[in-house]
Amino acid sequence: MNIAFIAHDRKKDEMVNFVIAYEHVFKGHALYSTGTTGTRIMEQTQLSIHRFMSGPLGGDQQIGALVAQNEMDLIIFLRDPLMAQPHEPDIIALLRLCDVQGIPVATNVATGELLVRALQRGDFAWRELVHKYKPGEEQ
Ligand SMILES: O=C(CO)COP(=O)(O)O
Repeated sequence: MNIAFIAHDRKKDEMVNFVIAYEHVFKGHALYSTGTTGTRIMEQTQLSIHRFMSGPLGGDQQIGALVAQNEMDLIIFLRDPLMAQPHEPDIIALLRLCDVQGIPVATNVATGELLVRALQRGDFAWRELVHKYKPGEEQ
């Protein structure tokens, strides 16, 4: 599965702790992140993560581009609900695209844990079919 991690600054510690707790699950998947979030996670885990640009510089949009192509399977996006972000339009656009494509996205750790347990159980196996049979592509 293709999994993305994104966390705003005051949520980065929470994200790192969350990923450490489920590192054994995440290590079997292709991992992506915005710039600083990925750096923080890689500093404190053994995981290898493809890092896009930092959020305010376009990282959310880069992940959004993969969502638009239905290539992202699960997103953990720990937003800061108490602080305005300069790139708020990018954040809204990413969440909108998740709804367009029906991509599971957790915006807090409680939901994140539910999704990771579902991932462990194999509940997202149907996404392999999405990758295999892209509409408009020859089989
Ligand atoms: O701003 C972000 C998401 O909107 C996160 O970006 P960074 O991971 O680069 O801090």
